Amino acid sequence: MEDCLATGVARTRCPSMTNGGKTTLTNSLLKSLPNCCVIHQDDFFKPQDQIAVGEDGFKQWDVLESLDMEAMLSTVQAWMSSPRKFARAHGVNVQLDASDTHILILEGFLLYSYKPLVDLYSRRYFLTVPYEECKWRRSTRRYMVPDPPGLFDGHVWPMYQKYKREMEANGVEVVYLDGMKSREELFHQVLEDIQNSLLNHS
Ligand SMILES: Nc1ncnc2c1ncn2[C@@H]1O[C@H](COP(=O)(O)OP(=O)(O)O)[C@@H](O)[C@H]1O
Ligand SMILES: O=C(O)c1ccc[n+]([C@@H]2O[C@H](COP(=O)([O-])O)[C@@H](O)[C@H]2O)c1
Repeated sequence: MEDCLATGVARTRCPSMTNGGKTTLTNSLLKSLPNCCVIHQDDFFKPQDQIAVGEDGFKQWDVLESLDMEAMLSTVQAWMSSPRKFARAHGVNVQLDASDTHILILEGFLLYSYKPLVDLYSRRYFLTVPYEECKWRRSTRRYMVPDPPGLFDGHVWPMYQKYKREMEANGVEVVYLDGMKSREELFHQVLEDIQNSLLNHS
């Protein structure tokens, strides 16, 4: 990662628990950072018929095996091999000024449990909100596959806790962000942090 930053290329991640506010934050950052691309982990869910059903009767969406992480890694590698080409192919307006900074944001709810990606990043963020807030926000969402009754308490929340415990046990260092802060406050906090990180490595 350090070598990439030294050439003005940065990667960062905006993960969190479900409904922590990562998509909202990512969308704001995308508008403000130069040559910035995003890869959403949600785009790598396997088809429904490949999702295992647990002993609890729920489809196990919130486990790493429900995601095609190899495909996600290949997409990240495509960006790494040519950020400029990747940006153009994804409709990002590449600025042809003196700065050769390119930024990739990975956005997802289970990013720190997949080893091949863990060490690739210059900044790792983790948005958290309390249980009640998370459950309430989730109840207002419509996913491609709607949540069956009881999924949040029976599967989503326990898996979130399990993966977070594992991440901490594995010593993955993250910057925790309080998802209860306003959208604006979070945006400014992270924007400043990324800009400082770019300056420190330029
Ligand atoms: N800082 C915030 N404060 C209050 N509500 C928020 C905040 N950020 C996002 N939300 C709301 O929470 C819900 C989930 O946000 P979203 O960004 O989609 O979360 P995620 O991508 O982490 O699942 C949306 O209704 C969104 O408008
Ligand atoms: O996007 C999908 O196809 C999809 C299908 C089934 C479930 N999901 C849910 O998407 C959640 C992660 O997305 P997010 O935006 O809430 O972080 C995760 O908790 C899953 O339960 C998502």
